[in-house]
Parts: sequence; C-alpha cells; structure tokens
Amino acid sequence: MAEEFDVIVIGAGPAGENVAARAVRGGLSAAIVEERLAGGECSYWACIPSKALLRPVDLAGEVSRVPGLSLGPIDVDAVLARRDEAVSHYDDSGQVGWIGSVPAEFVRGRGRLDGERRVVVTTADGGERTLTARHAVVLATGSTAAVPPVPGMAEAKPWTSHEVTAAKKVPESLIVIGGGVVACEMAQAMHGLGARHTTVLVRGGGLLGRVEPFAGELLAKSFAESGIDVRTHTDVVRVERPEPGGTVTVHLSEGQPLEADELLVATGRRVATRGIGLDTVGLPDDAPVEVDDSMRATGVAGGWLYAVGDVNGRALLTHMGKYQARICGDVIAARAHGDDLPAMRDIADGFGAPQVVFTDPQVCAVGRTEAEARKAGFRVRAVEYDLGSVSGAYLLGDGYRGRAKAVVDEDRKVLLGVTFVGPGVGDLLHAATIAVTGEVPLDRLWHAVPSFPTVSEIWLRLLETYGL
Ligand SMILES: Cc1cc2nc3c(=O)[nH]c(=O)nc-3n(C[C@H](O)[C@H](O)[C@H](O)COP(=O)(O)OP(=O)(O)OC[C@H]3O[C@@H](n4cnc5c(N)ncnc54)[C@H](O)[C@@H]3O)c2cc1C
Ligand SMILES: NC(=O)c1ccc[n+]([C@@H]2O[C@H](COP(=O)([O-])OP(=O)(O)OC[C@H]3O[C@@H](n4cnc5c(N)ncnc54)[C@H](O)[C@@H]3O)[C@@H](O)[C@H]2O)c1
Repeated sequence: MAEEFDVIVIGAGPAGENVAARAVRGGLSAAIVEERLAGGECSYWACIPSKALLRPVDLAGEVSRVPGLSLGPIDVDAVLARRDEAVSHYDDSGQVGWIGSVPAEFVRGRGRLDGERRVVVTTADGGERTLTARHAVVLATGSTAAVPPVPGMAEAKPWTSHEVTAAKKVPESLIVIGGGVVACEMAQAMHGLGARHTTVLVRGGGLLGRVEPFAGELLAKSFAESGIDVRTHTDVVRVERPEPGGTVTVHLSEGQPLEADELLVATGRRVATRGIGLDTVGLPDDAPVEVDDSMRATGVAGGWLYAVGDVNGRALLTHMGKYQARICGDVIAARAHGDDLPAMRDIADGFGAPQVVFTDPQVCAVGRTEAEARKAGFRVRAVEYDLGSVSGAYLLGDGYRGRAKAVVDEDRKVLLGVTFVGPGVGDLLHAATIAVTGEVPLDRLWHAVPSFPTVSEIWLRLLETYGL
C-alpha cells in the first residue's frame, strides 16, 4: 500500500534536506529518499573534504609569507585523519538524526518517479516502497563527475572528485585533466600534501575559464611558482593503464606522452537524472530538469514537480542549491495553503552566483564579468586595483599578491560584478554580493566605510579609482 506525504523529496543532499525542512516549517509533512548518505555529495565527496584537504596547504602558504615563522613538513596522515573527521567517517547517522528532528521521514533507497505524484523506492534488500505526494515531488538528485569518452580513460579507472576527496594516500605524481574549479583546488591540495610531480592539462587557454581572465593568470603564476606544471591548449587523446592501479600513461594530441601514479579527471559534472523516471512524466531522461523561478518544473502539467540544486543545472554550488531549496519549500507550503508567495522567487541566480575558489590565492567573484556584462548589453565601465598595495593586505604577509575588479553599470551607477583574487579574500565576497544583489548605488556605497587596516579597504580604493 502506498504511503502518503504532502511532499516527497528525492535526494538528501544540502538542497533536498533544505526543501524538506522549509516545507515542514510551512506546516506540511515530508519524506526524503536517499540512496547513499544523507548529506549528499557535498558533505562526503565534495565541499567538505576538499576544503579539509586544502586548509593546511592554505595555512602553509600564509605562514611562508610571514618572516619569523616557519613550518615543518605537513603531517599528511593527520590531515587525512582530520578530513575523515570532517566527513564523519562516511557515517550519516548525525544527518539522519537531524532529518528525524525536522521532523521528516527518512527513506533509504533509490527513488524514481512513477507517474504523477508517485515515487517508487527500491531498498537495499531489493524490496520496493511506493510513496505518493499530496502536493509535490521535489527532485534533488544532484550531479556526478563527467568523464569524457577518451579511448582507454574509463578502463584506466581514473580518480574523479569522489576518489580524490576520499584519498587514503597522496600519489607521488599526479596528472589532472581540466582547468576548472575541481582541477585547480585538488591539484593544489594534492601538490601541497606531497604529489611532487603534479601536471594540470587544460584544453583551453587558461585556468578558471568562467571568471575574469586575470584570476586564472594569477592562479597559474602561483601554480608555476610552487612547481605545479600547467599545460594549456592540451588535448588528451588516449589513456593507458595496463596494471590496475599502476602507472598511467596519458597521450596528448601533440608532444610526448606523460606518465604518473594517478590520474584525476575534473572535466565538469552531469546531472543525476538518468533512470529516475523522468520519462514517466513526459520529461527527457538524463537531462537537467528545467524549472521556473519558483523551482517548479516547466515541462510537466499540474505543477506538482519541482527540482532544486545541481539537478536543475542553474548553478552547481551548495549555497545556491540551498537558496533554491528555501524558495522551493516555502512556495510549496504556500501553494498548499492557497497562496502563491510571489515575493519568494529566485532572483539571485540572475545576478550571477557568488563563488569562492579555495586555492592560494583564493579567487572569488559575484555577478557578471566585464565580458558578460558587455555581451548582455549593459553600458559598462570597469575598474581594477592591485590588492597587494592595500595596507591591510600588505600587513598579512610579504609578497602578498592580488587584484580586484569592479564592473559598473554606467546608466544606473550600480555594481554588476566584483572579483577579488588574493590570499584569504573569500570573506570579502559577501559584501560584494550585498552590493550587487542590493543594487546599492555607488554614491551610497561610498559611505560604507571599511575598517583600517583590513583588506576590505580595497572597496575604498576601487571607488576612488572609479572617480568618487
Ligand atoms: C570536489 C568538489 C568540491 C566542491 N566544493 C564546493 C564548495 O566549496 N562550495 C560550493 O558551494 N559547492 C562546491 N561544490 C559543488 C557542490 O558539491 C554541489 O553544488 C552540491 O553538492 C549540490 O547539492 P545537491 O543537494 O543539489 O546535490 P548532491 O550534494 O549531489 O546530493 C544529491 C543526493 O541525491 C542522492 N540521489 C541521487 N539520485 C538519487 C535517487 N534516484 N534516489 C535517491 N537518492 C538519490 C545522492 O546520493 C546524493 O546524496 C563542489 C563540488 C565538487 C565535486
Ligand atoms: N569552491 C567551489 O565553489 C567549488 C569547488 C569545486 C567544484 N565546484 C562546482 O562544481 C562544479 C564542477 O566543477 P568542475 O571543475 O568539475 O567543472 P568546471 O565546469 O568548473 O570545469 C571543467 C573543466 O574541464 C574542462 N573540460 C571539459 N570537458 C573536457 C574534456 N573533454 N577534456 C578536457 N577538458 C575538459 C573545461 O574546459 C573546464 O576547464 C562547478 O560548477 C563548480 O562550480 C565548486
């Protein structure tokens, strides 16, 4: 017999958990279906372990810039042990307990849609449970690493984000394919923890292709100085690994093949929608679920299906998935009570999601790049400033290197985008997010006085450079 809930969520990552919590807060009952660990990719194989691995490397960089301090070798076993603590030793009982306290029903198993408002869950013992939703089903199944169809690649069983974040030991030599966020963060983490020969193979012209070009350039400079070999305009044509777990050989379109102990593929994500029954409700299988700004799936009649987080392809970031989830849960609850809550819609994704890349230097940005703003038709003026010459940054360490850029809408005199690159700049970003999302006029922003001597004086310098 079918079990009935107001809302059924498939996927207990950060997005799914937050939808359920908000829907319950709005007076509804909810069930969350999860096939692996409650907490999702983010908690066990993405954000949390990657940042735990990066922290000592980051700190070592900080220490190296302050005369009078010195650091001995990093105790890698202790770092890996702390990472294991951070991921709760891959035990989700804490998260399951939290779900129970919401209160929501936790259902362990693989969920799939089975027509309108029906979810069939296959449990570990091969049994099935059928759940029906009075109001809504929410897809929050996230994404998985995409591995390109290069000959020999799949057979070589390379690391993806899953394996590198869960690494039990650091390889002596590592080849990384990709120049995006995962590639940069994990190349630096592994190199800093002992992968002496780390090579990053980038198909395009530089690192971090989606942000202002100077960000990738500064990061590449830092990589080069620390001994990470970045090769741009490099295509991988074939991979060989005759012995499972043995030396891997990567053949390139030009030049000599490369060998390493391990290969990390970090070439983007694919949404996790294959086989989750989208075809039973008239949607294409294995594709992002398109949604409107209330997170309701646009291609399904009756308005009962929603999708939040990576699975809708809007912004593959935990904080954006959680934001979408808060909107979604609140709107579902409101609609169940006959309201539409028009003020509760996703506007943040439209401005350009904030993101911090936790490398050394950190790269963080919100809103549009100058190129994106021009392409969108804004009348733009951009200003840049050398972060290293701000007193607060200079005091943080010798040779502090960084740069900031603000993109201004000349018609409305508001910020369209802000980028900071430099050690420890991640915490500057939220001020920029407020300025961009709040569309704070520059002549008002001028009165937001940054404290001396903090790195946030960069705001004053940018505004002065603009002409205020
Ligand atoms: C290495 C790495 C580092 C990252 N670092 C950051 C960071 O620092 N900051 C940041 O904001 N973002 C980061 N991200 C991105 C972030 O991890 C994702 O945006 C986030 O996890 C998306 O959350 P989600 O809830 O949509 O999906 P997920 O976290 O992927 O969770 C989806 C859940 O659904 C479950 N599921 C899937 N299909 C089914 C099914 N059919 N039935 C039942 N359950 C199912 C999965 O098992 C999983 O638990 C990182 C990503 C990677 C790969
Ligand atoms: N700190 C953070 O916020 C953080 C950290 C890690 C990941 N993430 C998120 O997770 C998502 C996935 O990250 P990612 O780095 O895997 O993806 P990405 O899209 O950021 O980068 C993918 C990279 O792989 C390259 N690429 C794609 N196909 C290729 C191919 N066939 N051969 C060679 N290169 C190829 C791309 O040119 C790009 O450089 C991102 O959207 C990111 O925002 C966020």
